[in-house]
Amino acid sequence: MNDKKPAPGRGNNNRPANKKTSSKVAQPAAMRPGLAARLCAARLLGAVIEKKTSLDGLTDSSHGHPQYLALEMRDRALVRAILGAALRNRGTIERAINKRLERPLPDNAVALKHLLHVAVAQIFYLNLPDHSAVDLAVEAANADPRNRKFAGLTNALLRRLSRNKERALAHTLQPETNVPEWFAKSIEQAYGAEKARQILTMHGFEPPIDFTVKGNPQEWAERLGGMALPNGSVRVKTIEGSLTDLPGFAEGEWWVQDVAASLPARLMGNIKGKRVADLCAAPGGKTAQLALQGADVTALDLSENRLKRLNANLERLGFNVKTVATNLLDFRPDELFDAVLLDAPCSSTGTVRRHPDVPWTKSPQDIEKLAALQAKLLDHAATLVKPGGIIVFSNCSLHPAEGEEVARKALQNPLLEACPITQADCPGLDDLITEEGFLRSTPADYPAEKFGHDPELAGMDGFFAARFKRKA
Ligand SMILES: C[S@@+](CC[C@H](N)C(=O)[O-])C[C@H]1O[C@@H](n2cnc3c(N)ncnc32)[C@H](O)[C@@H]1O
Repeated sequence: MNDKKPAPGRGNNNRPANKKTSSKVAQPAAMRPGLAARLCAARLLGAVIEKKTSLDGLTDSSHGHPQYLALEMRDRALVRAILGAALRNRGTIERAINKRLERPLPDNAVALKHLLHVAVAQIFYLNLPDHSAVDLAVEAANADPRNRKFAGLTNALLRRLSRNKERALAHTLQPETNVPEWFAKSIEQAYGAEKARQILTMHGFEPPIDFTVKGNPQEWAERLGGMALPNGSVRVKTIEGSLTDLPGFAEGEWWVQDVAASLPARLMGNIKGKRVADLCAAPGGKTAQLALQGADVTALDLSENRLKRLNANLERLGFNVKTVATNLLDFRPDELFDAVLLDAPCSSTGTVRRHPDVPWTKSPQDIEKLAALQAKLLDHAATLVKPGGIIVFSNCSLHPAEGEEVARKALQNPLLEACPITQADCPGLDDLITEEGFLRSTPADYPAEKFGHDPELAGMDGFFAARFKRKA
């Protein structure tokens, strides 16, 4: 899924762009504390923007970018925080920089632009001393032959921005500019101007952490220091330290799952003792829900590696399921299932709050291709269930091409009939049910007004779900 290639080497006036050496940054033996993290952040930002490489892949703790893996844990966390802020606020940062430049930067000063974005993200959005962001950016510019001649400009520009940051931030509240134009337009087309603005505004905030719990949500809300949501999830604004240190982790009493992601598996009806297949299962959040509901679960996924993660997750939770590593399109079981869940691969545009690289790494062509794949997978899923059995289709895209349109098309499949989602299926969340009986959530649902006007406690992932029945 993730391309782990490092950022491209871009040339400047000093070196030819096609020489490998053009991307080499001098790494002094005794590097000043914090410099390696800033150089790495600029490098990874370049990989996201120029190469459309996924941030999850670049920051993977085993297979991530070597420059990232060379950092200590604390610096890795800093890099992730810088990149989160830089990507969430890309338009704001870009405008602030451009406004204070006497003349535009040369087109080939790509590495410098990433360095400046990284520095401004710290100055505007992170709780760090501005002077260290400025000094380290100047040092980083000096460490890179492509940027050395801009070290003076870097210094002057960043100091100016640091002095005027309140003004810069007050004048740059245009959330639609923080994502590529195609992305902003597609959201506006799908949801209308007002809701699109709310969605894009929510993309500026880190989401809270939702837990699906095995036991009593109210009790777990108290133990985890959060609140129980109407559907039984538990929401915590933020946690100190590691998730693995929280009560109940070692005992397998809960797993992290956005409230919206927890809804599709609740649409399966009474599956206790029934044979149920989770057809795109890894890393297993929904598989665990199906097992918790008492089903005899088969978890299928194309990726053996991801199935390993699923197995580890389910082992911690104490659930026993069968796993099958195969392409769903080749899967023909000996016996049909009572029900199937197809949580299909998608563009993930509903998860921008936690994956702010998504608008920059995905394209309209990706959405089109994934929608075509989803339609095929759903047609195949329909053949795997007994007559009268339930098929739930879901994914975490905000784009109707991957949701509503796939579901409408599936209703033309002679094997399928609609089985509309009802209020009883989503207690407290029935405003997510559409006129067609589908379920549609966005980050603007569960609005801040419901959470003491705190946007960091509000919202949910963008998700789509539709329920069908195989015709008798
Ligand atoms: C959105 S993720 C599933 C998330 C999972 N349902 C959960 O809740 O944890 C989509 C999964 O589909 C798998 N996948 C993609 N194409 C597939 C195919 N043709 N057959 C089977 N699995 C596939 C991917 O490997 C990925 O793990």
